Amino acid sequence: MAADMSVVNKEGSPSGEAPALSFVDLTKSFGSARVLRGVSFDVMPGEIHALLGANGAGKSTLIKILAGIHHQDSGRILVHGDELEPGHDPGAAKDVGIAFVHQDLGLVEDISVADNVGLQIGFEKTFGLISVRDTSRRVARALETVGATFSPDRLVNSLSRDEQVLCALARALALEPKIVVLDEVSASLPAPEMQRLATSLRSMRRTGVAFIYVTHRLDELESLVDRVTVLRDGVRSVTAQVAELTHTELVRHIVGSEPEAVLAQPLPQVAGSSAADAAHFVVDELTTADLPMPISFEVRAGEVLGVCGLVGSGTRELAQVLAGNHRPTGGAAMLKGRPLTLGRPESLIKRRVAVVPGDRQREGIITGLGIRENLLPTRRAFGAWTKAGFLRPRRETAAVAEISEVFAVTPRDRPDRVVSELSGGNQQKVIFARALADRPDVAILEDPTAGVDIGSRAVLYRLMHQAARAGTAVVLVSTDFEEVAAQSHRVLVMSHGRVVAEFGAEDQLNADVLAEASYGGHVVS
Ligand SMILES: Nc1ncnc2c1ncn2[C@@H]1O[C@H](COP(=O)(O)OP(=O)(O)OP(=O)(O)O)[C@@H](O)[C@H]1O
Repeated sequence: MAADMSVVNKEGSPSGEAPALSFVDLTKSFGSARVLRGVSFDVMPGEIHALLGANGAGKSTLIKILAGIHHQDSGRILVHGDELEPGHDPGAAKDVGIAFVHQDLGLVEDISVADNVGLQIGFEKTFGLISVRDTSRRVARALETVGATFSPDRLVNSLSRDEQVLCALARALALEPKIVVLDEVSASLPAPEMQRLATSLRSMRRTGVAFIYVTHRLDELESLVDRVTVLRDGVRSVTAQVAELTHTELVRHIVGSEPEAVLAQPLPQVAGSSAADAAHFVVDELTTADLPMPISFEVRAGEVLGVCGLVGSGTRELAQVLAGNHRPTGGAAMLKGRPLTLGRPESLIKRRVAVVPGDRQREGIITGLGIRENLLPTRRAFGAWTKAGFLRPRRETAAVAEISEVFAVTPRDRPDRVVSELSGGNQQKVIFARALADRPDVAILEDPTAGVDIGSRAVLYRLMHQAARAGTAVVLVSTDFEEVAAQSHRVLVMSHGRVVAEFGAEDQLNADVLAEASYGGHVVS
């Protein structure tokens, strides 16, 4: 096991200087829940420091205290040796050179990319007047730093989630901060884009910027980060050089138990075998305004079909039309031989098509309501209605607890807990439960495990395969190439709005193969 490198021992820091940031004995409770319990660690200048931990471990709470959104109960935060006054507001964090990209991005959606960045950095002026050209140039430079290729004039609400992440990151970097906190920015970025981003982060590191990088994707750590700190149940479990921890040790620190059970499990066989199973869900020459080239494929009952590609490859647009959010301009989708009415989500629900949307905040959870209301569609599966159509409240409460248990949602025993008070990963598990608890005929899952910790992810994959075995045709559209490679029976790779490669059970699938194909090198005739 690696030595603890925190606070007392700063050897191995890239510069040997004093810490850029120190957390000293930080504590925080929400009501009776003790969320942070005496957390201390340092982040050095020029270091990329990963903050890891299971869903609900306290990572976002720590970051929100640093940002001045929450206030610690006790403990101190030092920035380049100077104490940030406890109870500081968000302006104070910005003033000492800390920039944030939170999970919810915080972009203003109905203005342009340039205006979003401009609002943050202040607009360039010529003779006292705002210079659109100079502002655009500065914004374009910031976008280039993060590897984004879209125009600064685009409205933020016209960008895909992935592009919005890049926009938010560019906005943070444009402030030329000393410390940058990235809270799960990679959750919806495909591996190749993540690598481009990693290259920019590493080059910024040389300028002495310190990064805190919150992630659940352990595969990106080795090539990106210098040290890791793991929180478990609000306590720091370890701080160490990433190179000194094996994958197994890291997982053990995160989940707090033997990791074997959560590591890769063999993929179950495709369940269905009859001709009817084979033609269960058929997409035939489908086109939309965003996907003008026809797309066709079939998914058997019992099969998990993975779909992946780079940002802008069309995977997100495909998921959107299959989820019922866009009207097709041509072609059709059929379920068990009958056409589906795409463009009308309510009609898909009636046909037992379930969706995990890619953008949890905008399309997934209903933030003002409790876990119970967010799980409403699963009432039928757990017998919360009588045959005569009356609700059985006690049965419903038990059902919510049962679903929370099965889908590893924390808390399990508080069905009316407002979902916005759940950690991000637990919100995602609620959405996953809503989609799959009722055993749909088709499940369209877009980045279904984004933000879910490695232990819970294993549970969700098992439940996904259980649903498939019971006859669900699963379309797994994901930016996590490891996930697609490990969990799919068959994979379609998209590039420039069309399917460019198909891999089956006979192919040796791994994330590198999918990344290579997603550059378009493997064209299906
Ligand atoms: N505003 C709040 N009110 C009450 N409880 C909260 C609030 N915010 C967070 N919590 C609780 O604090 C605990 C830690 O949540 P936090 O969001 O910090 O976890 P996390 O490590 O970031 O998880 P994830 O990986 O899922 O994002 C959770 O149990 C959560 O329910």
